Amino acid sequence: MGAGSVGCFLGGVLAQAGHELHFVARPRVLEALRTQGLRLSDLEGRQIHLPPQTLHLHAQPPVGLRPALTLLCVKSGATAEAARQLAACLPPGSAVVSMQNGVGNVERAREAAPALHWLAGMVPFNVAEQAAGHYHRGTAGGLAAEQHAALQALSPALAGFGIKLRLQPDLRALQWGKLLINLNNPVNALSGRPLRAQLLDRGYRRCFAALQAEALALLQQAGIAVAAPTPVPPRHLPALLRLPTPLFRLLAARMLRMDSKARSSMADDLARGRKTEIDALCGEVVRLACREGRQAPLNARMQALVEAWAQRPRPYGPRELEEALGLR
Ligand SMILES: NC(=O)C1=CN([C@@H]2O[C@H](COP(=O)(O)OP(=O)(O)OC[C@H]3O[C@@H](n4cnc5c(N)ncnc54)[C@H](OP(=O)(O)O)[C@@H]3O)[C@@H](O)[C@H]2O)C=CC1
Ligand SMILES: CC(C)(CO)C(=O)C(=O)O
Repeated sequence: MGAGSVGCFLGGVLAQAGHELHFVARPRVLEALRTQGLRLSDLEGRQIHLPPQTLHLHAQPPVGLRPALTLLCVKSGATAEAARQLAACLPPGSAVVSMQNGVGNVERAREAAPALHWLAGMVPFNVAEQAAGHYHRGTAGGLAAEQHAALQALSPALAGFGIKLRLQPDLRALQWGKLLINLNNPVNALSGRPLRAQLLDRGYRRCFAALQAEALALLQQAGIAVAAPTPVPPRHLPALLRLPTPLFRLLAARMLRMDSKARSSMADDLARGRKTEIDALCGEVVRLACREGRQAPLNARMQALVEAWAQRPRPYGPRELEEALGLR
């Protein structure tokens, strides 16, 4: 549901392994899949091409299907609407797993469609659209989700394309850990640079570190557990990011193992003039601060910068972004 970068990638991997997949997508994506088919690739050199005639494509969730599992892959701002559409056609109790970033999507979806069985999921890796119908996984990492038999059944297919799936009773701590990583999404989007080039600039890393440090202090005060989706424990991330670049390059070698073209999902939204997920990322930190009787001025400022992007003629240089956040 919402086949874009993540949905086309995960759906394509599962379809290739023999699962019956139905893609619900916008006309732009449907047109590409109808004419080019679906092409997937990854940073380890794997490639798949599913010809157009093998794909089940829909502009709306099809009525009458009883899927074992639905993957919700829309951006956070589209969650409630997508959940309502699913509720109108899926039998009550159908399992739907949110493969989205942020910590509030399952709650939002459950509120909009209480009859469905909502599960949290987490995608740690980057998927970017390289060309019409071609989606590329540009970084590493394994999926995680809440336990459900229908998800367990997908493990072999995902493993066949080099993707591990970890199922656990509760994903909350990991979702917060992923949100800390996603605080780089606005930095990356405003930089106008690919992820690797942006992360290799200390000025941008200082911005990312400052947003993280602010969020970490609030999470600690609130007593919210945070689990790491990366090998580095969350509390050490800001210090690692602030290191001089040669040292960072050395110590963060695994984090930097990514294709030169990988870019954050928010970069795509800014480029296409779409609503971004900033409210589900920095906005979530601001709301946490509010609940704790505190403020999160850096995350609030970053949210304002992203929301004012349409008035901006060009990307932010590293120094300029530090200044805009009040770090200089
Ligand atoms: N891309 C990445 O590397 C990663 C993304 N994520 C998360 O995964 C989620 C999806 O991201 P991503 O795949 O990049 O997003 P995309 O924008 O590439 O894909 C989502 C697609 O869903 C479409 N859509 C929205 N509402 C509906 C609807 N009701 N019916 C049909 N289609 C709909 C969107 O169209 P429209 O644009 O018209 O709204 C868009 O084409 C986000 O929460 C993101 O943060 C997580 C990890 C990595
Ligand atoms: C994988 C990561 C952290 C960065 O690409 C992401 O989640 C995103 O782009 O939204």
